[in-house]
Amino acid sequence: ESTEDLKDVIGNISKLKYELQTDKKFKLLDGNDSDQEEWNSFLQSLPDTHNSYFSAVWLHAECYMYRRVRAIFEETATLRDFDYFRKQKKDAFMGSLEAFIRLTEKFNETREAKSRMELQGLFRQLVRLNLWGNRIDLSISGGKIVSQDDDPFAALANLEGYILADDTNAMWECISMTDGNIIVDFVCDNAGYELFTDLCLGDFLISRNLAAKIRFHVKTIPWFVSDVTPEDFRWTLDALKLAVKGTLRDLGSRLSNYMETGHFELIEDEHFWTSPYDYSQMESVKPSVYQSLQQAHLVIFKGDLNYRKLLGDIKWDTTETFENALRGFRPTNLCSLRTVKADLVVGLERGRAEGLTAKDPKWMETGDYGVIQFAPK
Ligand SMILES: O=P(O)(O)OC[C@H]1O[C@](O)(CO)[C@@H](O)[C@@H]1O
Ligand SMILES: [Mn+2]
Repeated sequence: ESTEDLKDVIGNISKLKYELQTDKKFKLLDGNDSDQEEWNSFLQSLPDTHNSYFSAVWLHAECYMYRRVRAIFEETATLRDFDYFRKQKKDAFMGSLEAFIRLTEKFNETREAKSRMELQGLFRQLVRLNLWGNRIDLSISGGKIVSQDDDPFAALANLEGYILADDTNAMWECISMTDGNIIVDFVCDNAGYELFTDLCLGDFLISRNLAAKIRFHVKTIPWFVSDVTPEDFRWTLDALKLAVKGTLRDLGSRLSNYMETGHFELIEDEHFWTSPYDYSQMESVKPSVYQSLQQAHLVIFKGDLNYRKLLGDIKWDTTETFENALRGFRPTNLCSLRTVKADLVVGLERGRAEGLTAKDPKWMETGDYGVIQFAPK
């Protein structure tokens, strides 16, 4: 049965490719997914001048493509719930095991650190590891497996010059000035190494009593190749628990335990994260998501796509402030940890972007540079 389904899938993907390449008007979706109506009302609201792959806002065009692929699988009898990117995500996870071990061992050595200064230093390192974890995504490499296979710590010092905006201190103040009875949200991006660094940062905040709960918001459907789905999240915790190396098994058990005690929570059925809307539209389009983020003391938006949604995929002047570029989106304190893979960025010093362009005109597409940006409530 699946063989027949696969033939249909291949045929439908060819049709979709043809529609996109020949710049046909976006089609309405059919099928039974619960976000279909929302998507269709969005597509109907697009003006004719921005309603095809090459004429639409890039954010809309890309999201539409991934949503159409989902619809093709959803139509089948046997492949409805098949994650067509799962194998690549698992392979990328396996390829990063050495880095996971090094990271875990290094942080196990710091268990004794207690002073505010020591904790701040660890936080700083974890935020950097987390930022660079975003370098590794499978959409930018066209699905080719890229894993973190070297020593992530050794790389940190050399990467300092690639951080174009650094609000780590403001993030630390935001978290450490509380009594620790706070919720911190991750709006997750990629599975594999990046998710591992999210989990480590979450573990640090819980185990050092800096936060009472960490919530992970993930995608409901396969998205931009490597983005985390609920299955990826669960699989990751299980794979860590079953790892050959004892240090990883201990970490896996601790993280799974957080799920049981409610210190970690997976928010898994929110379609807004795979909608085409930018975040300034969240409060009016999906107030329940906005209200949910308001419960958190800090929301950490991971990665490039989330950054584009924060900024409305607008080509801002690169010296515009991060706060202004959010255009009123401020459910709570928020920050972005993002490597630059798309041609928009704000919060840079005057002349910085020009200098980088002179060195490499494609610097915004490589993921080599990163920003750590914070906006208070
Ligand atoms: O996983 P991330 O950091 O959101 O990156 C995804 C990015 O990859 C691309 O699909 C290709 O570079 C961008 O359009 C998108 O913003
Ligand atoms: Mn991604």
